Amino acid sequence: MEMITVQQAENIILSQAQDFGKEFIHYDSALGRVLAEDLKADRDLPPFDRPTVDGIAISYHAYEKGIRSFKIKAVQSAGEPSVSIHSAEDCIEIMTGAALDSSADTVIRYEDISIDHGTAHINIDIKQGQNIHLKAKDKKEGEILVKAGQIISPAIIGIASSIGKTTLFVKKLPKIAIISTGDEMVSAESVPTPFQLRRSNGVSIQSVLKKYGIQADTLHVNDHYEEIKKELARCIEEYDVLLLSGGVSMGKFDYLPEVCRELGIEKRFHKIKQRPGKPFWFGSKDQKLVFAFPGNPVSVFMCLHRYFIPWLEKSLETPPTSPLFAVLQDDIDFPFGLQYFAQVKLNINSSGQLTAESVHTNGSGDFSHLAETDAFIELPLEQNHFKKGEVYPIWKYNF
Ligand SMILES: Nc1nc2c(c(=O)[nH]1)N[C@H]1C(S)=C(S)[C@@H](COP(=O)(O)OP(=O)(O)OC[C@H]3O[C@@H](n4cnc5c(N)ncnc54)[C@H](O)[C@@H]3O)O[C@H]1N2
Ligand code: MOO
Ligand SMILES: [Mg+2]
Repeated sequence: MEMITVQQAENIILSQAQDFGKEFIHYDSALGRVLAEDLKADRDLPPFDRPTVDGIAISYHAYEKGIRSFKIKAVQSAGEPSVSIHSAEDCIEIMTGAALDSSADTVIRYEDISIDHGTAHINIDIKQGQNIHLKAKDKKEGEILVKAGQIISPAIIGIASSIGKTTLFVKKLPKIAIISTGDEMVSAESVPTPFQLRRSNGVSIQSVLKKYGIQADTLHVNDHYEEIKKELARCIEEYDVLLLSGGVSMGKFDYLPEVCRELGIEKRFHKIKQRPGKPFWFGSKDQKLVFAFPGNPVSVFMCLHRYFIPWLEKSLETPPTSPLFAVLQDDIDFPFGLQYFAQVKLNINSSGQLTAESVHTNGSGDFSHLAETDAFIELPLEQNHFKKGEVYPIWKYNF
């Protein structure tokens, strides 16, 4: 099969978006999850007329009649039942957030009064209704506070708490296994020999998924045909999605495509006209999906952000977080018939535009520059020369 384009690969992958159902979870573990119900106000917001300052509450009618000195009848703190004013010459000392009684309609700050022997004197001109956050001004009981479909943010968790929603209905997440391969890759805890490396792909994929609330399992297998086959056969049964790294190119020990074929995992494509990530292999068995990323760390990062994350966001029906668009800050030449994803540092210029400064790296095996860059800028296949000032899509991993 001929190499396909980035667009064709994206279409194939996005056509496999799936609904994983819905579930209830506790709100304190809901950060990053997708809300599957509307959150509604359980009562008016605010639920009572609420002073926005500390001071005194009066009836404006008394002020209108010319009264400027008010006897302090009581002190009312937040959380206490409302205290009413019976006589026009009375006021209540009241604190921010207390429930104002309907007999008062105007609040004056401590800074604007003087208090002498239990009487408050108003020293400024005031307006009727000032310094009050009125009942139901923000939202009425039953009104929607947060619409379904949003990613649960810290603000949304706070709102859920305020309405007593300690259990939230959210979209279920796919069950994911991350399987890295490679005889030369040892664990982070080990001391590598001079010809080994500590592995990084599995844990970095796992960390990206955590942003979406996915707790993926990781495992590592050596480049051993039977070992890979045994683990893949087990994982394709137990998980919805397998994210593999390594073993998909031309090497003598690149067994993944052949193992998948033997296990009846149907190849949807192998190889895309792109750099990095050219040997990306994608397949499926029944509803289960296999994303087999090329082992080089930058290829893994690119394919994960360019293909898997959009698939996940489509499956969860949340608005895509990428691509954004940025203004290229340098000329780039790329004389190959591949779609080039250059690593860039993002910034915002003084006109408020997102800018992308290309950073020289040593190819897809150079993971050292992933921390110094923020995104891949996607440069069109049809061109070989890209000029400063041109605008292209970006797929961000930092920023
Ligand atoms: N004859 C050809 N050789 C290669 C081609 C090609 O077209 N013809 N493509 C190259 C490209 S492009 C890439 S990308 C790599 C992809 O290789 P594999 O997917 O087979 O991956 P491996 O061979 O297993 O490893 C490649 C590279 O990545 C490192 N690696 C692997 N796993 C990890 C890990 N968990 N953490 C960090 N680094 C990892 C590994 O050490 C290798 O250096 O193939 C080219 N070859
Ligand atoms: O294209 Mo390969 O993905 O690393 O360089
Ligand atoms: Mg290889």
